[in-house]
Amino acid sequence: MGLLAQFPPCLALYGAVARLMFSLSGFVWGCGLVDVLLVWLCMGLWLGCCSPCLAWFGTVAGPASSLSLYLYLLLFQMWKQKWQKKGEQFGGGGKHFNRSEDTCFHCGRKGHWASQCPGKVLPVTKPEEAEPMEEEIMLPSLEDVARMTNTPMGTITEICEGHHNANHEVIRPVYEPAPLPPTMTPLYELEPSGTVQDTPPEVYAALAELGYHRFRPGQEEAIMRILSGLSSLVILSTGMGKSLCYQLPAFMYAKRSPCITLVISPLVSLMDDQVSGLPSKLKAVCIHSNMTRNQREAAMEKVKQGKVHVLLLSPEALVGGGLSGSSCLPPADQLPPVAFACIDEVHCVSEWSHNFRPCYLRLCKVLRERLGVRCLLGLTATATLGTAQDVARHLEVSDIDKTPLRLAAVPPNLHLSVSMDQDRDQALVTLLKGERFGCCLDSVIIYCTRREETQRLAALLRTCLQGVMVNRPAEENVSVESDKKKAQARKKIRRPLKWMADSYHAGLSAAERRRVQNNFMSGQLRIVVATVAFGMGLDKSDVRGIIHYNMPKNFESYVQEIGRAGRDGKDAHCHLFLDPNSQDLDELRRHVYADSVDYITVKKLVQRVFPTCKCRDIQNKREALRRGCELDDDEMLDFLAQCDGEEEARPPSMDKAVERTCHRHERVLPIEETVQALDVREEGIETLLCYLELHSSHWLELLHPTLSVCRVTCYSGPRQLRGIAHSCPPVAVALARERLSGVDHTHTSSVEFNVVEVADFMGWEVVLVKRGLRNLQWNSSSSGGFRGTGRSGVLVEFSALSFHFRSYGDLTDEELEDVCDFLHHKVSSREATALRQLKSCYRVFQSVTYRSSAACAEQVNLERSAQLKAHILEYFEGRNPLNDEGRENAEEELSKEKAEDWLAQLSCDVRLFLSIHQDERFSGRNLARDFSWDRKSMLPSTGLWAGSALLAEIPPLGLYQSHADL
Ligand SMILES: Nc1ncnc2c1ncn2[C@@H]1O[C@H](COP(=O)(O)OP(=O)(O)OP(=O)(O)O)[C@@H](O)[C@H]1O
Repeated sequence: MGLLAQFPPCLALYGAVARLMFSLSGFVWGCGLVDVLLVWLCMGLWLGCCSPCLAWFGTVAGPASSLSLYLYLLLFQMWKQKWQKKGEQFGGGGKHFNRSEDTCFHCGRKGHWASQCPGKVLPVTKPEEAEPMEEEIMLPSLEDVARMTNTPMGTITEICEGHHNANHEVIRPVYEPAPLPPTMTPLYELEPSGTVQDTPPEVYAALAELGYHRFRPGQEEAIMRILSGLSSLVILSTGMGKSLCYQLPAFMYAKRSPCITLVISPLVSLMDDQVSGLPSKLKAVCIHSNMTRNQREAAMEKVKQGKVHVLLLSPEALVGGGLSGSSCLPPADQLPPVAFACIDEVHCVSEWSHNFRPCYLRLCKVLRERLGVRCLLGLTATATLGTAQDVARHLEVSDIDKTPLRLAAVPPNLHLSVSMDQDRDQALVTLLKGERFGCCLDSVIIYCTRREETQRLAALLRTCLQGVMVNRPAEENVSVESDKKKAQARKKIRRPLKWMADSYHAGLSAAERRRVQNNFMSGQLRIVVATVAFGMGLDKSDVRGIIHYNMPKNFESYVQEIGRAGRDGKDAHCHLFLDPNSQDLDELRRHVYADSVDYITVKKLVQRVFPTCKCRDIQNKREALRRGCELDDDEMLDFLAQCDGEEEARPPSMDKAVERTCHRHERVLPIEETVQALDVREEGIETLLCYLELHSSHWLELLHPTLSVCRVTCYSGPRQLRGIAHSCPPVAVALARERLSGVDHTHTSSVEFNVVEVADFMGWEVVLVKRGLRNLQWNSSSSGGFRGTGRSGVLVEFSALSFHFRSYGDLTDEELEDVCDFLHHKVSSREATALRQLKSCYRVFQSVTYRSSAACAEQVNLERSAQLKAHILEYFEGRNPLNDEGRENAEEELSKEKAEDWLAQLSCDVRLFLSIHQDERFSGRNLARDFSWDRKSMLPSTGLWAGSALLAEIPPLGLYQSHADL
């Protein structure tokens, strides 16, 4: 010690180095903190003996050093755990670490971490591994289930299999419709003769309040009918002012007493613009699927408080359908009285309509039955006389002759032309550079059938029209009286290239579509090359040209599309390119076939919609039991046989008012699964279901689409599941049904079931059952949840969006056949109508076509334009435009003969096609479709090019289901 005291500086240095070495060794090898502290203590004491300065160093720097050592060690511990966890995840390591004391944040149990918590999906535990239970909770017995579901029965076996109890009484769910709001009385009474009164002065005053001086043709009659409570159909050309027909009555009704007017419009993307475009005196809100839940609720709150006059809705938002799910409206009794409902684009209501949206079919029914609306107003610009009559039937307009119908569908300021160019691209560019379209190049819409075509053409026009000077008025209000003045007033403007032409179709993102639309509306974009997705409801008054690059599928579409030009009443030009090789016609025809459904698919759907129930058996048994008191055993057997015999001898037709024993069951069809299984689009299936509902026998009642599969998962394991089964009857019934079908849930912690089926078995409302199930997540008292969190430790998830309906389960085979025939007849007649419209359209255009567009690029031939308009009018009036039925029939016969000639050849080619694609499965319909699409590459036989155009028309092909059928 004395020797060391003679060299204090060296010792201090030695002390510091030694501490550092110890710290490092502690960090690296994890040696005990105590060792390090001990050494430091000894050194500090010893240095303290040497000098006071070193004593200070020992007392201050020493603790600081040991604190940092602590931190090192903590970091090291975390690092060690991280690597241990990684090691486990990758299949190694971890075995040296003891997990038994770790506690899970998720379920609170020991032995694992939250990320590995088995509580999320607990595996089925083997009986011997089942956790020990202090107090065993058993699954509810069948009797318990019967008691819980309030069913007076000795056994629940039958209720789980059918719809009846042990007393053989059919359990019939009682569906109470929501009470309807009071019906609004009309503003004006009808004359004793049943006609409307003369227009009173306050109507003109209201017109002035909305900013108009006088009525346009058709408006006054329509408005007075609505104010007198008469349903009406208004057919006026585009831009003629149909909207005023609902705006003014809505305003006047709301002035009299608090009420709302419902306006159903198909154009979800334009609804906000429509609301902002209404006269300022009219307070309106819209509700559609593009709004957030909060926005919808805020809008609905305004409606409930009576702060708005007009509520704009999409048909899906009202009826509930497709992926939009359920209706956005609250029950009728929570709404203010509905003055009347206006349906825009009402031609969609007709099943013969060109623009088919299944929700439209059910609109009138829902408005009447769910909202108690008595007065309906339908608005459209395009409807043939046949469609108008069909729509009038839906709207219950008895005096269609007194409603404002203006079938002169094409406005006089539109100049029409058609050409049949071999090189359409070149012709299009020439046309746009020509005098006729060149001077109106500011706002042109070009319609194509295919999305890819829109992009290709937009790119082509950007290239070919590069540098083309566009005449554009410098000021909006420039006087254009004389050519000279016009020339002076116009200014040559070279716009940036990107604004020349752009494409628009439904495949673009919503933001892209909005951008194109806004650029076009603001006049910055000159040409939009679009599919039919563009333009509906577009209120741009100065569109000067419409070009159809492909033929539209019928006159209704054509008139709608050209109606977007010249809304300001000034001259506008429309040109259509007709394909000389009629490939457009083939393509459109294929679309018609693709939308159609073959008989076998209809049958498959019918089987899914009307699965057999046991109501009839039970009815028979009950009858047998009733009479059984008086019969001995043999007589009883005879009686049952007789019942069966009677069953078989039942009258086949649905029309002969069959006494039903089944009171309809609530059922679901999962949308995605059904679409896949039947290979029919969602709209197609929904349309067929609508047909069944609208049939006079009311085979079906459509309800809001719903999520039909419920999964209940208990984080605390099987015991918790058994616990909630005791307090939640739907879970008890689901477990009981599974048990009866042989699935044991004693040791599982989750169960998945069809919630609609369970609700139907119990005779409970689906909404109530779902609400009860959802509450399980929060009901911690009954299911022993996590303390303090408010959660019960039960996860309830709903999935599988499904069509939801009530249908019979006791249809006989003959009745099912009738249903199939009815549906197939509907589908086939729609197909035939679409094909007829297509052909008629093609022939009319053909009759007025030029050989080349060069003939009409500079000036339009007014005579031909008038001729085409006259044919269109004939078509809308329900007459044959070219009066060539004889020729049409002869052509049809010829094509049938040709088809028969080709049948053998086609059959051969189909075999070849199927042998190439052996690993794929085709239905008759998609085979016909794919066959036509891929005909060039797939079919080697020469001459099939022409033949394959007929392919889809050959009836037997629609019935081929497999290779064997061929
Ligand atoms: N009586 C009137 N007097 C003056 N302008 C009117 C009158 N009625 C309507 N308008 C105007 O006519 C224009 C077109 O009206 P509206 O949008 O109602 O036409 P529409 O027939 O519904 O067209 P579309 O079928 O294309 O939707 C609007 O700018 C509107 O303000």
